[in-house]
Amino acid sequence: MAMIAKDPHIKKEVTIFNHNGNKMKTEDREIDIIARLEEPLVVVLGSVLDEEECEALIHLSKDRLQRSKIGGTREVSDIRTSSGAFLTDIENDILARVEKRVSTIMGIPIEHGEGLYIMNYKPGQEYKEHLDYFAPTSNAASNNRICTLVMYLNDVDEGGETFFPKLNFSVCPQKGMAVYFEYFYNEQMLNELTLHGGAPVVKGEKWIATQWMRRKKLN
Ligand SMILES: O=C(O)CCC(=O)C(=O)O
Ligand SMILES: [Fe+2]
Repeated sequence: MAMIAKDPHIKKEVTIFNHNGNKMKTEDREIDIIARLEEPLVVVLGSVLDEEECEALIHLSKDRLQRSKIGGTREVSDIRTSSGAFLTDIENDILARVEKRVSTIMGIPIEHGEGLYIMNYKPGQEYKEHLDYFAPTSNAASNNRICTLVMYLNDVDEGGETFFPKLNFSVCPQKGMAVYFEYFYNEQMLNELTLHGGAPVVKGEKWIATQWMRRKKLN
């Protein structure tokens, strides 16, 4: 497994994600590390979910979907026009397996997670650029989010990229792949560079599953 060469003279901030090389092993699946940007850390992952898992997550969310809300106050807003559902309080083997894998990928116990959030975007729907962490003035900031994994559950015919405007970088949704990024740096400027959004879907639809992790356990 190739390691990233570290120059001791370059001061690099500590990251949460602790996988190097081109593959990572989880309990039940080998995941491909396809591309990475170092600071802030943004990692593109392949082979995270198989077909059956993607379909099961979509299916589990179908009769729970509601217009997505944003922020600590959970308001409906033009910033996010998709529909979504948290897969919490569901007993399902596939969901449990996926949650375990997500926790291994992110290197954080699942108790720090808010539950998988499934989102569906129809043509024209989008999630405008935003930061995933809560503003310091928000109540939720006392146990703030520190990293995100967005998993793509289907192929989008056109549009729907996850874009990072300050990094001039975007990820095209491909079924079973994912993008991971973190914003737990001491250097606040690095956190702000994780500004991102979901570009409008042009053709087809887009399904994703997002896991946001908090600094401490929830509840
Ligand atoms: O739709 C996307 O690609 C991005 C989703 C996102 O930003 C989020 O779930 O926090
Ligand atoms: Fe986001």
